Amino acid sequence: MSSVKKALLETKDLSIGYTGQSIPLFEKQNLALYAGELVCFMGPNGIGKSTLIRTLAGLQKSIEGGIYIHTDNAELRQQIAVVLTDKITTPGMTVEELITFGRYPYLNWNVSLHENDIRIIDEAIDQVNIRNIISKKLYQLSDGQLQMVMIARALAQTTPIILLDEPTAHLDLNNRVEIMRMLRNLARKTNKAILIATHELDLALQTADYIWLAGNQKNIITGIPEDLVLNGSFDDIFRFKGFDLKTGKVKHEINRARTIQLNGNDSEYLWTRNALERNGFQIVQHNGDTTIKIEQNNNACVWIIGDNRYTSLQGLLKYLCG
Ligand SMILES: Nc1ncnc2c1ncn2[C@@H]1O[C@H](COP(=O)(O)OP(=O)(O)OP(=O)(O)O)[C@@H](O)[C@H]1O
Repeated sequence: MSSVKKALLETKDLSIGYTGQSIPLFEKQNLALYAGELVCFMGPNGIGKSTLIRTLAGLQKSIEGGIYIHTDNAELRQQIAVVLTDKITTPGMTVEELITFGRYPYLNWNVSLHENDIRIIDEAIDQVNIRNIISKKLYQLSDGQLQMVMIARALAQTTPIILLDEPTAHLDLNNRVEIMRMLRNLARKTNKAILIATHELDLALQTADYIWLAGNQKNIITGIPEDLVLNGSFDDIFRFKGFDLKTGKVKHEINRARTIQLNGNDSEYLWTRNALERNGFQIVQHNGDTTIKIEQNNNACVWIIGDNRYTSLQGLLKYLCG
């Protein structure tokens, strides 16, 4: 049984851009963010992603059209938390203070924190795993740590909508994956609508419920990631050079005469194929000039060509490439 999705934010014929520029960045767009969904907003540099985020957050005026919020809170600042890429203006503040002030809309400055506020701040700190740095001053943090802190501050605002501009910039791979997974789970568990502007193609395709793809006609194409890959929308916009998004692989030139038939399974097969294609071999299903068999026993892997056995891909490549 399908349930009706609840749009928390909608735009009607929204055009955005900067005064003094005659042409808008996006024109007459009808978009929606739904409760419980993570949306990744993608597109080339300079196309207008940050500008749209700021406009949706109410930090910048639209050119025309409307933005409608369908939540129970009356005030915009209690409905939308936003994480931007701007420089911090209070470097002497501690992490804990910054996150605490994240709850400012709900707090009275001269009243001490309620138990509920303390619990929410604690949860936000744990969600992004930054308890070990809460006493540090902001200027003492690495870019990645600061990014995590800003996300914690947004979480502590407990708004139904969160907008983030490139939240994984500066983060290492583990933290990038962790942040995307965390935001995705958060959307699911707490029924928030979360929009992320990002250049992380791989991660977005694997975690987003929905993609907004900035098009070439001042428009935004929307859909689930797989549909946009298969219908060529990503190719149209990014014009990938040397990368085949449909297979998720870098395109290698075939520059070796002999073809290879590869018999094996699982990740060993995938990485062997990767090594061979990277070195210019063409892999064929049948009748290869050379057949390589991958054998796996007790976590060890052996590559077999005729009577020759290789215990590493490096050894195999040395034999094949000379
Ligand atoms: N304050 C401003 N005044 C005038 N034009 C601006 C201003 N800020 C950005 N722009 C212009 O608006 C366009 C969109 O910028 P924006 O930062 O929204 O792009 P973006 O898609 O987020 O890019 P990136 O992926 O590089 O972060 C750019 O051409 C930029 O030069």
